Amino acid sequence: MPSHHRAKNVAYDDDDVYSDEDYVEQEEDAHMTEEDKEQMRLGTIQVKEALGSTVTVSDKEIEESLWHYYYDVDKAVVYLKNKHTPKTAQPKKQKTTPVSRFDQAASAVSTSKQSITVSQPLPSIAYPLPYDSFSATDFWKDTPWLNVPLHRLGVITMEPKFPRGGLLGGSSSNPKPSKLAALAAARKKKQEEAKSVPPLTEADPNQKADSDSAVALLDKLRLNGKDKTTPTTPIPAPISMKQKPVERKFPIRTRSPSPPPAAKVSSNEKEATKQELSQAPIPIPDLRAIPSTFASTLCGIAPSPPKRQLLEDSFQLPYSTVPQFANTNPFAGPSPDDIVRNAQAKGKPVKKDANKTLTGDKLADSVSKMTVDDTKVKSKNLNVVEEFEKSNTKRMANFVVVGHVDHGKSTLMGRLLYDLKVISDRSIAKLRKEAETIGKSSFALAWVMDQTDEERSRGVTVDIATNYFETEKTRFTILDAPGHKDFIPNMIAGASQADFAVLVIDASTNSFESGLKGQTKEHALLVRSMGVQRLIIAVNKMDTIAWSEDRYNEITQQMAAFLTSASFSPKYLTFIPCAGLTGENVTKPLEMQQAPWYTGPTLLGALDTVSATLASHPLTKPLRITISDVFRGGIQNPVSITGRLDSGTCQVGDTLIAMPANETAVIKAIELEDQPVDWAVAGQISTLHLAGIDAVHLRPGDIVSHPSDPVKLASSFTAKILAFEHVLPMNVDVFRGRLSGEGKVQKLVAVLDKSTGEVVKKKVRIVKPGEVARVTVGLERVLPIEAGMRVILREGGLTVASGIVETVEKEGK
Ligand SMILES: Nc1nc2c(ncn2[C@@H]2O[C@H](COP(=O)(O)OP(=O)(O)OP(=O)(O)O)[C@@H](O)[C@H]2O)c(=O)[nH]1
Repeated sequence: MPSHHRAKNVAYDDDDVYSDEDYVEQEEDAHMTEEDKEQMRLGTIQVKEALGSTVTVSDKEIEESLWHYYYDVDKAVVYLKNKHTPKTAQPKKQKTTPVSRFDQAASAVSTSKQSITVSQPLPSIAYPLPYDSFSATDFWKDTPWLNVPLHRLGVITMEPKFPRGGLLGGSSSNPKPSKLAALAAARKKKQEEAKSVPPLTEADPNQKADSDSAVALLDKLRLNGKDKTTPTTPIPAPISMKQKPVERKFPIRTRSPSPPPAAKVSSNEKEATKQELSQAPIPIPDLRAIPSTFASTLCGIAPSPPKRQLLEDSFQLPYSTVPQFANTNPFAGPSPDDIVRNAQAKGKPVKKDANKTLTGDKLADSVSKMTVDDTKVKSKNLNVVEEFEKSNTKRMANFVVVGHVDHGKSTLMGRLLYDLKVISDRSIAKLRKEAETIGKSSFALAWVMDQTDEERSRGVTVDIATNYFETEKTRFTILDAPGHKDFIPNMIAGASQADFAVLVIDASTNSFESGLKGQTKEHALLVRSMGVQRLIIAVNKMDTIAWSEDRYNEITQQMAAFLTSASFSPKYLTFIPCAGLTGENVTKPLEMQQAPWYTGPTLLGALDTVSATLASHPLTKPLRITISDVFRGGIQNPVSITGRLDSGTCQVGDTLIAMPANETAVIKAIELEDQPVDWAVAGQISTLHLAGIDAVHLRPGDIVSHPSDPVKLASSFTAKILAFEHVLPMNVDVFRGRLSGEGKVQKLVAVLDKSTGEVVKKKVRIVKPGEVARVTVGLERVLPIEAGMRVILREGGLTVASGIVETVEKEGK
């Protein structure tokens, strides 16, 4: 298996692009666009056709499933069929875990998840009330904000703390219990049965139901808690295809800390533990919270005594309830800190020399000697440019794969990697089997790139996935971008690291047309805005139109006209017909009988040709690394970043400065394609393990440079923009790669001539779509932006303009 890493943001905070609130808001303001409505209408017709007369489903249900599956007719049909096919009678289960309607359809996936799913209102825990006529529920029942419609109730999924064991795609969430556990469970059941249950009074018949459901809920919580403490074998990181396994100086990145190693237990102890486990009743902690004073007052009940005993030396506030503190002033006397400080001041001054602070205690001394100053990493002081030239490294090229949702981007890349033997037959066979299990066999190749559970169950790429392969002359990095419009910011992040782009277009009937109205055009415009000049247009799924030359010509003509109008030069456009699923014209040339009319190169050939025309990377310019990911790794690597070197070079031991945090760090180690290296140069996407900095100072999109020539922070800038929508003085979101911030178009300076850039009109009131203009943009908070950088202006989820920064107004001016 090759090595993959996913540009997941571990340091998201309020400013990041997606938050739960965003999703809620989107749902609440779910105004469908004309395009959505049209897709919904067509989709509903197709679903009805596919379901036939055997299954009766309401339009609303069809629309709901289409909306959930992003208009994927096949997935909606499978879901609805599953839902409405009468099930053979099963023995009634005692307790079922409620799952969401969509999760039920994708049942195979849901069974692999260790989660608590709540799709119904939580049962309330009944407290005995003194008055029959009053209950908190009744009191609030006419309050409208409690009447949450069922379809608005969320699904809460608690991810396991440690990675699950088992194979890719998830092992069963209900593993067979060990004999020991089964024995213990049987014993516990017996004990519980033996216990007499106090009869419930007839006065409160609801109490039993409520408390039963509450206990069931608590049981689930307990189970989950237990799972969390079970040490799980961390999933080993995949190994890069080209790399021999090497002894690693630094552990492979993990997103969650590894569980602590199990302590060694002697066989006697094990036996004793076994007996204890089987005999001792399993303690059942009561997780219910004590009713608050407010709740107690509201329900008119006396607050129940605290369930947990106070520790002997801890006291409840206010101190007056504790006899020792009654009538005393807690702030009278010196604080514990003052006492320590005074004692230190009286004692000898602390000497900084580590050798002279040895205490004489052997263990303590050896531990203190082991302390390493992380920030002192030895630099080899290499001339990196010379080293790079000497190394005869292959040409490097990063390309981003873009296009409308479901046009086959991930499948095409999966096919490319499979045909190049980057992915083994065994891995593909395994993926096929897993995909078949959940009725998504056609997605097996896409799963080479799409690796998260969500991406696999929904069949939609969410974030950038990275992979590598090489040809005779070039080492390529693939950045597979999501096609769905909701994930445009992730796509922008991928495009900002690319040297060129592959635009994938579905040639099948109607798909090309709906893509044109959707993200085919938007992605093309965005990659151009990010400075990408060279574009390979993969006219994909040619198998679905029997390799029709007419259809291919129709698509290429329309696309060529659009792309040239979007300022792509025709000489940098390469059209390739192909079929990712079947593998035709991806790495192997077409058979003559399939498409005698096509004699051009394969997709792989085109990638090689385009990469040969790329300009060399600016190695001698000041270092600029755009962070695409921040990792908090293990003890050895508490802070690591991944990013592309836009310009310059760096080496182990270099001091860096991160902007906008303005914090310095030292490079402890560098990894390139998961191999440790001494240096990195412009154009490479590398991982830097840092010392002397906290992860809170680093965010995706931030820029790292050398302190001798740092990137400056801008409070406003003037840019030459190409307008896609009307631009007037207005609020916008400014995107620079993954970094974004709120801003405002403050001034429309002038409209410019498209080809010469000369001022055509001053005193501009509005910039029309298609016009080129000079505008000044003010930023809400400073961002690391320099002259020459590409920015994108978006407003209300729409890209309104893109441009090149001409001048910046620096912070503090
Ligand atoms: N017939 C046919 N189907 C294809 C081809 N390529 C992809 N598909 C199918 O198209 C569907 C979507 O494929 P993906 O590779 O997930 O599409 P995508 O563009 O990566 O989707 P997002 O990343 O979510 O935008 C899958 O069912 C594929 O099997 C092809 O060449 N021919």
